[in-house]
Amino acid sequence: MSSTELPKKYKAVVYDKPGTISTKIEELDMPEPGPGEVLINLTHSGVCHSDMGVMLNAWKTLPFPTQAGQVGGHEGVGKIVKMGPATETAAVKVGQRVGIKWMAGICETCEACRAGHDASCFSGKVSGYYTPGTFQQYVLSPANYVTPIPDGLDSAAAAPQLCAGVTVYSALRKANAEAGNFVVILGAGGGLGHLAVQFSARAIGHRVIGIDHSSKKDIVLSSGAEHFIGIDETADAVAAVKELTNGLGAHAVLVLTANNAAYANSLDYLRFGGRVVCVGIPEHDPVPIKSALPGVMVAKALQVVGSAVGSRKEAIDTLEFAARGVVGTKFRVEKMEGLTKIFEEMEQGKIAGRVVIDLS
Ligand SMILES: NC(=O)c1ccc[n+]([C@@H]2O[C@H](COP(=O)([O-])OP(=O)(O)OC[C@H]3O[C@@H](n4cnc5c(N)ncnc54)[C@H](O)[C@@H]3O)[C@@H](O)[C@H]2O)c1
Ligand SMILES: [Zn+2]
Ligand SMILES: [Zn+2]
Repeated sequence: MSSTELPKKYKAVVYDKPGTISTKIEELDMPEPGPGEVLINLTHSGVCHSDMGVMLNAWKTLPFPTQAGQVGGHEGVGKIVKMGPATETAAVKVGQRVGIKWMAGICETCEACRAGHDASCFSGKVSGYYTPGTFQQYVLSPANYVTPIPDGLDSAAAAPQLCAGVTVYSALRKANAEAGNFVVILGAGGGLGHLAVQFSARAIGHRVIGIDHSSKKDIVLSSGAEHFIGIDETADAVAAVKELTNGLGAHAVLVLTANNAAYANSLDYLRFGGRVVCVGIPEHDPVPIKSALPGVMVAKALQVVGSAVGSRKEAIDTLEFAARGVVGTKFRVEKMEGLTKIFEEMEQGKIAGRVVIDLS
């Protein structure tokens, strides 16, 4: 499509009442790519629990409240339709399929960027928070920071890899667990969780114990978990994990839920030398990790690390795993009009896997 064929207006879903679950479709003016930017015609966006955190202003760590009119979303896939000035040397071109992830643009010069941790850029722009996100038909992006989508990978299936996929891939690389080790995944049936089970069990070869509500049992086991523990069916999940691990506990725990209760006893699942990887972002009033007492940490040589999405290199690697079919998102597709209902379902913990919005 040449730029002359582009419509003057297009559709976006915005948060019209931040602090509550409410979205509205608006018509926006077609933006013009500036120097170094590309304009992308998005076809799909995944819906991540972090979008809900931003919409509800639910995170204590958010520096500023989300404003009404914010276009959310950070798992976008579409085609480049226009290149801005000064993009002659860009590695992408018009017609190419690319992805947008949580970090929409980076400074390239801060300590995090220089260390290859661009997802933690000190002055990065976040897609869907003070930067228009992917719940819209067109979006601007720096030409050099889009993620190419491999040929043969369906756009709807690719979208959730741009946040859920890369986040769990990166978190597992930080888990310090080897093939054959036990890994507990909290929130194993969610958007991040079901992909984490797949990466952990299939790509790395961990022995996965998935924990979630019993309604998620099928998706967790079919994603490759060796065992499933339903939090609503098991009085003492820590004791259940000990029993499944010869009384010793797991080598690593991934916390992939915003639920404070999951964090509270996350350290209790660990064996000597084990590591908790914090990924889920607690909402409202976080509670302390119960056993994170210095004495327990010392006696069992435990570690707690945090993990923010993943680098651009990890995003490319993640999409390769998806293109080869090692991991695959389980998703259902909804229209833009359905976003409010999707967030309501998400808040009630009813979504297994991911919901992807068809933006056409
Ligand atoms: N650190 C990062 O870079 C990063 C990136 C993406 C998402 N996140 C965060 O990760 C979390 C998960 O995101 P998602 O999109 O997968 O959410 P989701 O809503 O799709 O999945 C969360 C899952 O947790 C389950 N759950 C709820 N309470 C639980 C409990 N007590 N124990 C075990 N499981 C429980 C739910 O049933 C659900 O299956 C959110 O907090 C999100 O903001 C962090
Ligand atoms: Zn996300
Ligand atoms: Zn930076």
